[in-house]
Amino acid sequence: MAASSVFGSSSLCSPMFTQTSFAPSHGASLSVRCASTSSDLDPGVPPLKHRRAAEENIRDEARRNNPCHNFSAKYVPFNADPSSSESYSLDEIVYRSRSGGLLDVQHDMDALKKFDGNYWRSLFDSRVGKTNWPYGSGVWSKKEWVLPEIDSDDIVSAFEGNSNLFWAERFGKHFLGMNDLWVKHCGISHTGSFKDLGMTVLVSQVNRLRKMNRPLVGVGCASTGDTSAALSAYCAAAGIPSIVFLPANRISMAQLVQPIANGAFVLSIDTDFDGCMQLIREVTSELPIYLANSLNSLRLEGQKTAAIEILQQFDWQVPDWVIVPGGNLGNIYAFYKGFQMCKDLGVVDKIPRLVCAQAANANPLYLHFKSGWKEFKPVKAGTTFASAIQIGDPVSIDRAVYALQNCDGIVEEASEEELMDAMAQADSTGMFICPHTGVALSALIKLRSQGLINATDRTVVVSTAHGLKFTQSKVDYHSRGIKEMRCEYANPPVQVKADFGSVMDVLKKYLHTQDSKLLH
Ligand SMILES: Cc1ncc(COP(=O)(O)O)c(C=O)c1O
Ligand SMILES: N[C@@H](CCOP(=O)(O)O)C(=O)O
Repeated sequence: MAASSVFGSSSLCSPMFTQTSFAPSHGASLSVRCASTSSDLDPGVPPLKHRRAAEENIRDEARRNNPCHNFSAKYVPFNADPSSSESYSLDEIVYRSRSGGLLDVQHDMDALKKFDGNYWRSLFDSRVGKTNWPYGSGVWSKKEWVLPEIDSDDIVSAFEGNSNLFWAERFGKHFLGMNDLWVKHCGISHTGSFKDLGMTVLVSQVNRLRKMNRPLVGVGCASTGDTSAALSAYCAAAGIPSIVFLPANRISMAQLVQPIANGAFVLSIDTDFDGCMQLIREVTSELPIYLANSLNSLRLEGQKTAAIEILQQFDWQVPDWVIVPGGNLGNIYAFYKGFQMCKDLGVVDKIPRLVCAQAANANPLYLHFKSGWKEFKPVKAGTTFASAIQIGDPVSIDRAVYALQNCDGIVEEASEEELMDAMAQADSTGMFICPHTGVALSALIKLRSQGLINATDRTVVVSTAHGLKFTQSKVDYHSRGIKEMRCEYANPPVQVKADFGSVMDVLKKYLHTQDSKLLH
């Protein structure tokens, strides 16, 4: 295959391809470089990119450099029988298969496989940390594997993704005797949670559909607070109306104010998340409102890039374990899909074992796992500090079971005390995590003590939201204001009179409890 048939003619060659020459898996060398400068002729020296003209913005620049390719994707019934021919264009408005089952986005793997693992690794690496539209985003830097056919012009992005993978040195050594423990901070993000990764994809596709004059007046979701924040921000950026259904008094103040500030139409409904989810499904089947929950498989295409990013951050080495907190259960499948796609396309040679961690008060997947995957029964989710995963009837249950069964996965649960202690322990080592990440860390603590995860296993805990969204739970914990909880790691402030002597007394007492060396 010639370069021109895959990426268009060299005159259309995109800047990201000017830096590396990539080889397809089937032999003949594929060079997609634009040999336009003298430094271009030396493979060791990346060509100097000239600053774009002042009247041009990064979208205009992308339009000028738009690469052509043969990659495509479509909806198919999730886990369909291979003989099934049911499929839908991504430009159709469809959330369920004919039989009422879930859908999945299926990529043309034969087209992607024309390029080997080395090609994809080099291409993705070449895009990290740049401002090229849209590849500066951690999601869109993998565009060919996400929404290959969308025009870059239609993309709505906040350059999300590329979140830091934090070496949890002190937490690992001090609390777990582990040396290779990492926290993937997906919550250090545009709206403070991993939902940005999926929402950029979904809102971009809506943007495209609206330009195609599809009858979509707005986009709607049910939410425990993070999906709604992401939806409203991306819609506001694109000028698309957003409608959010929130369970009244069950989300944090910081989460509630996000869609309000971003101009969403906010309905606070006197029910739980599962009740809101039921309502939004009914409403979106009646009105021209596009459904943004992860029932919509487009979302997972963005979320799966966090898995690819983890591999990339480890220089394409595969960790042993990845632990993900689970609620509506789209994300655990998204992680599986990202890892599996890397394996199928020769980017890595295996996938990690996944652990899905649930709050014991909202643990339908855990109960299902413990029953040996017998019949699944939804539960009535109880109140939990991990309020964003207070979900009893997860829409992606089939996806989660599939993912866990195919990676020798495990499900663990955490009591309220366990998750709050784990959050406080992590914070005491310099993190500032959300209670859901506390659930994931509790699962890790349990699996370590059971000997399932070894001291030397390279383990990644996925932190799903920023701790600043959940400060009330931390205030309650550190003021020992939680009924029937010891709050063992609480660190309440000390009230002291405003005079030098009182301050000195308090400080000396404190220093005595610390290493006595501090006094000298
Ligand atoms: C902060 C946070 N963590 C974890 C989850 C769980 O993700 P999922 O619903 O995809 O299982 C959610 C949402 O449900 C969330 O908002
Ligand atoms: N935690 C989620 C719950 C809904 O999940 P979704 O992935 O199906 O949108 C939220 O923040 O709303």
